[in-house]
Amino acid sequence: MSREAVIRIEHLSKTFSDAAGPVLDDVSLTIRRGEIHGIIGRSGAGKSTLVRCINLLERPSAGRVIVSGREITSLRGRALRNARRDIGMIFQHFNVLSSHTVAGNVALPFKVAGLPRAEIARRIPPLLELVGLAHKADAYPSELSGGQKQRVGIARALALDPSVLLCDEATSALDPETTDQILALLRDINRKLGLTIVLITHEMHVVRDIATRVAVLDHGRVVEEGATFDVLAFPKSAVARSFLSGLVAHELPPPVAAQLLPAAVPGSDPVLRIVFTGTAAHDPIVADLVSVFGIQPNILHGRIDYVGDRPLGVLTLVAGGAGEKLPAVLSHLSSLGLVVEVIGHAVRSAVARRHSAAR
Ligand SMILES: Nc1ncnc2c1ncn2[C@@H]1O[C@H](COP(=O)(O)OP(=O)(O)OP(=O)(O)O)[C@@H](O)[C@H]1O
Repeated sequence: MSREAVIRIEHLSKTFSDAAGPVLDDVSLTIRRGEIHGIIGRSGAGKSTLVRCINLLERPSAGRVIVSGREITSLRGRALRNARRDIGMIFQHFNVLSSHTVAGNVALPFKVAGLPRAEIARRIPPLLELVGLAHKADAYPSELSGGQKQRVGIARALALDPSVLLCDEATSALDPETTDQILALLRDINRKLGLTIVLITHEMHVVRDIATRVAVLDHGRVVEEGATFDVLAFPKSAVARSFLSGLVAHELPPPVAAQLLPAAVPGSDPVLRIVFTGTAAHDPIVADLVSVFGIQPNILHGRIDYVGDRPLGVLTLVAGGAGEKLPAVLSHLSSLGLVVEVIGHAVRSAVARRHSAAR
């Protein structure tokens, strides 16, 4: 049974008065309870605008946003402010107040909500504990590292116990090690509190490392959406494939791609792209090609990575000497659970030809 929707975005569009066309164009997306949902896209794709439309920091031009069953696009004034308490948000540049201590920053949402002073004092320590800042309660932001400032941002965003945490490029200003620590914290909070997290980023590895689902935004439209592993392993759109190329070897480097022929010619061999998932990533498939089929594989490009704890690899190779054995080779690879495709043909090198002739 699928989980309950926490956020439903329905036919959302946004046009700024000074922009040529829509920045968001008929976006529909459902985010379910407990998910970490990534939204990726190039700079200018509309990611920030989309996430700001979820809590109405930006008012959409058309469409509806429903959060925890409440249509927030129909709310204004106090009703909207109350609804926003259910949606925490953290930002790329942390937005912490330099004039307030760590505890003072975390106290702000409680003060706005009108909680008594004693109650605020009681609520702050567990939040600082949660984000690993118990020892910094009295420090000022100028005494904190970027990662620590973001921890303050997270504690403040979680103060009023929201159902959803929106993260707008939350790790983009951090170095790789601190990014990993903040991602680990977000994953931990997601698991401990069951908090639904929406994270927008242009950093693909962020999505690979913690998102359970991902949507790809391009020119204000969702061009692809699905489980992170499936989108990374089998991207359907050209934009997703090219956007993912730094992470998964779907696309050949241009000099290699330039050598591919669209059809077989005398002396050419088929070029196979093989996608490994799950246990097949551990099978000795290249050795099989040699020993079972007498193929001379020439690896053109490849990479094996992990999405969460599942291996994902893409390998492109020339199946040297495949000839009439090609259908048997393809069916053998498919039987191992690999997804294999002939993506072109390559002319054998003189050395390979000599080697093949000698067999
Ligand atoms: N307040 C605004 N007024 C006018 N145009 C805006 C406004 N905010 C965003 N835009 C435009 O909307 C488009 C999408 O911007 P947005 O910040 O949502 O994209 P993004 O995918 O988050 O990009 P980045 O990763 O660079 O932040 C851009 O062309 C931007 O110039």
